[in-house]
Amino acid sequence: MPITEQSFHSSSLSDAFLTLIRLSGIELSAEVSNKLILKGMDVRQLHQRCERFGLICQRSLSALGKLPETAFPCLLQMKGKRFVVALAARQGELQILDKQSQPVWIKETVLSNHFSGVCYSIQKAGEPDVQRPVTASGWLKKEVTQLWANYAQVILATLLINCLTLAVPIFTHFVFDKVLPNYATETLVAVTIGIGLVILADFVLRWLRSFYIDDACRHISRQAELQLIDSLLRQEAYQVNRSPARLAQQAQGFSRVKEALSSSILLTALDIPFFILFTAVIGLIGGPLMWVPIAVAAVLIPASIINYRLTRKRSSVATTAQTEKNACLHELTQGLETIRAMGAGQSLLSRWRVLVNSSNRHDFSHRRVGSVLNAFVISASQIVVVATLVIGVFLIQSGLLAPGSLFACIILGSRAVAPLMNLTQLLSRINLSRQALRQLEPLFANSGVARSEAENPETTRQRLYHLIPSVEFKDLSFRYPSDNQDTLNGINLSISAGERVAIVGASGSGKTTLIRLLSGDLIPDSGRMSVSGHDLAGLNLADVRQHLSVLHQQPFVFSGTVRSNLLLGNASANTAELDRACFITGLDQWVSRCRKGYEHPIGECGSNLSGGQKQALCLSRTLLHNGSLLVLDEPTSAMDNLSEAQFCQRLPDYLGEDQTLLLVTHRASLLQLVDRIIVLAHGRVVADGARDEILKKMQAVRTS
Ligand SMILES: Nc1ncnc2c1ncn2[C@@H]1O[C@H](COP(=O)(O)OP(=O)(O)OP(=O)(O)O)[C@@H](O)[C@H]1O
Repeated sequence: MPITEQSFHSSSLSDAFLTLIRLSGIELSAEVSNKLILKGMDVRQLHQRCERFGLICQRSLSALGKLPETAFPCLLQMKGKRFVVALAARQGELQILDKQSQPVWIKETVLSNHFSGVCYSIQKAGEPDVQRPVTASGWLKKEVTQLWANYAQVILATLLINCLTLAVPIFTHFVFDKVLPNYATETLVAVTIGIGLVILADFVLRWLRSFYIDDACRHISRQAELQLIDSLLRQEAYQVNRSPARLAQQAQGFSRVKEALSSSILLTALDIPFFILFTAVIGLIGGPLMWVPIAVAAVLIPASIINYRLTRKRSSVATTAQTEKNACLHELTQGLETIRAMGAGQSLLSRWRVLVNSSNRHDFSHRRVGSVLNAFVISASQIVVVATLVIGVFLIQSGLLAPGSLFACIILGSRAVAPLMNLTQLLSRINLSRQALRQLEPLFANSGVARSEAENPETTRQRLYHLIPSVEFKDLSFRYPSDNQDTLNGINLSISAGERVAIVGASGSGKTTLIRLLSGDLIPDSGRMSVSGHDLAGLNLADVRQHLSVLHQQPFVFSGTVRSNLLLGNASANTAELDRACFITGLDQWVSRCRKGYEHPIGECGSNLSGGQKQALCLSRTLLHNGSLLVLDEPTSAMDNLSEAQFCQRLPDYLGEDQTLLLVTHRASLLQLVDRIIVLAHGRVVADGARDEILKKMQAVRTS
């Protein structure tokens, strides 16, 4: 019976879940609620999404009258994917929310016909989100385990389908040996109706089976895409930049894993054990004929395993070769102008040729092994038919077998070896997926617990609603994993709120690394960093970033419009605020020349902007973010002298009195913006003091 609005009010999962969060006394910011609750979300996502945002979702199975008091408030799952918010229970009645979100008492009997027997309650997790899977295989296992109900149904359907498959050979056997000799037409009609029903049931079961598998795949695929972006966002930025080609390959890995769980491959795996069933039935009907599929299996199974072992190593080398090719292609496209300018086309071409040859060699040697076995696999099915027929003829001659039984054995024999014929393909897919999972491991490992916990706005890390822009570095050291010496070594610095400080030093002295550490993009190896008097390691990074405006050395512009790029700094900024920020950086002059003004379109990675325009746009975006701690890494390196002079003149008026400025620069002209200079050399602080004093010392060093 459909749920009628007259009897009680039910709503979609997302709406009901939002109400439940409110009723459970859990306060979430609008931003977190938007991320947590997705329109059209599925109950299977509920547990995982809650876990991710620091909530515990309890699913329980219960009759309406047996819900404990502690279960309320809860969501009652109705038939037809609708949900009712229940607040309390009393003798034979439940208190639920009506259409106007008002509590009403309703008889249990009204609900019980529609109740699916499942209810959900939520509470805030006491512990931080440390359950995030840190291995790719762990992630996959978790996803598949959550879908156990789907897979259980698929296994059950497979069992029934394989049992029903026996019906056709038995029918053949019966018609040939019993119906045909006696011309028993009535019996034929009866068994034909029976087999018709079996075929229908088989059709329905097969359809249901692919439906459940597709459903599970769709879920895993969706989760895979989310997981990919989630992991990427938690990556160290320098890792992502180091090899975009490898990253693209890792992203492809997700689709391979998805494919491995696709219907055809999974069904092949599930059908393999039924080889034993079909062979046993051949034994029952055709006696010695059962040795034919057994003999074929005895060759096919070891051959497939040997092929798997051989290709496993080769395909891993082929993948590495492919990654190198992708990396070269990426560099080629990115550095096209430089290649032309340097006249390096020929040398790049020969590098490309070497990589293509190596990739092809590995690729083809890997395929060659597989193609020999594939040819054998096709012959195997023919061998089964021919061998069964030949041996069957002798058995019929000696009166040990009826012709109908021979037909049945041929059908059963082909059916028995069919899944084994796909074994090679199955093992090769498993191989590719294993490789893909292995490639995905760094993505998961780098997005480990520390970062995930720090970035998650709902962890128990200390919240920071107000930031005093003071910074302290104590014995801070850091080394990039690929380097063999410390990039920063024992840095001790203290910067007070409202200070204007420049960090200077030769190229490679560690200035940018210090900024990356401060903005939480890198985690120090030892020592401590404090912001606003709190250890950064214990602070919620999402909060810190609200108060921190950082301009990185490499300006990055996203496709969209000038406005959309500026608003990344502050989504609620109005046009007057945009005008003000653009005036400081000089971007206003260019914007005023654009016919569409702030709506001027921007190509991928800012491909239609000059270097100076990109920098000014990024600088304006950083100013709009208006954090109390402003960190600018080479803010004017791409600007002309006039624009730089204007920027130096205008910035002081834009800065608030308590706003701290941390400037990394090589340009002497920018030093007028600061009162203090810190000099870094080889990862250490070598001078720190008032601007004029340090400038004098630097001058003295230069002249001596
Ligand atoms: N992603 C990275 N992986 C490995 N080493 C790196 C990485 N980025 C920087 N380094 C190394 O760390 C050292 C410090 O680099 P950093 O970018 O902090 O210097 P910098 O003082 O900002 O230089 P510049 O003034 O040229 O910008 C350099 O020796 C550099 O080779």
